[in-house]
Amino acid sequence: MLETDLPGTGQSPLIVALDYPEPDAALAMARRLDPRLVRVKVGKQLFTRAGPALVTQLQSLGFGVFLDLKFHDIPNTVAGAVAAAAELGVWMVNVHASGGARMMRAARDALTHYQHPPLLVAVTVLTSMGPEDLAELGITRSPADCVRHLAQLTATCGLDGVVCSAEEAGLLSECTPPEFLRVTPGIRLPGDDADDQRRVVSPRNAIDAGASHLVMGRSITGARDPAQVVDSVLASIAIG
Ligand SMILES: O=c1ccn([C@@H]2O[C@H](COP(=O)(O)O)[C@@H](O)[C@H]2O)c(=O)[nH]1
Repeated sequence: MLETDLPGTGQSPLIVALDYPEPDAALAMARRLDPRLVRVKVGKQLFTRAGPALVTQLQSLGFGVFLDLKFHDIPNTVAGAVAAAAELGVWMVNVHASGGARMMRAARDALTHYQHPPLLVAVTVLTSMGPEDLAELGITRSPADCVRHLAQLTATCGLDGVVCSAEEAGLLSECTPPEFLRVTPGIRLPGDDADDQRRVVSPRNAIDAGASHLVMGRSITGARDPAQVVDSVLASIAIG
């Protein structure tokens, strides 16, 4: 875990995915959370419905926002999209590594002239995908091999890190710089349903494997007391 991201420093490694169909529900959940303990993630469903205004509202509540739109397009289009995200003042934004090196470099270059650019990370292999899903696409390499390859490419392109499963977080220490971020969705508490996820890991095991950030949606937002789940997750990953 990064020194600056230790729980209690105001820079928690925990990111709560606000996957809601309407902004009111997302804001109601955000108000039950403490921006000193978590950041929030706005993804495709919520952003398509509520747009930049909702991001601004979450920022007004004190939250750092991960804009999880996973841009995947030609370099010029993606560069414009990440620049728009930078102008929204988000904390983190992402692209798909499979968009290729030219696309990732264009995204990185688009952020260079911002004083406080968002962190830029690239999605490697979605945590909802297992080997059989890759095989359907004609990809015979394992998820771990694909993640390793795409993470190395991402690091070469000068991005801040990747989105991967915590199953692969450990192997990236061999092939990426030490400060390279490993943002890991597919986090489940013991006993939780995996739902549509295929590569799932518990919070403690994810941190032990080298995850820098944990993305948790349904395990927190579906709980009767989301703030209590946040507290227990942070306690479970505390150092010492
Ligand atoms: O590979 C990926 C990339 C992004 N996600 C996103 O993370 C959350 C996970 O939600 P859960 O409810 O904890 O499963 C969700 O917003 C996804 O869009 C991911 O799961 N995997």
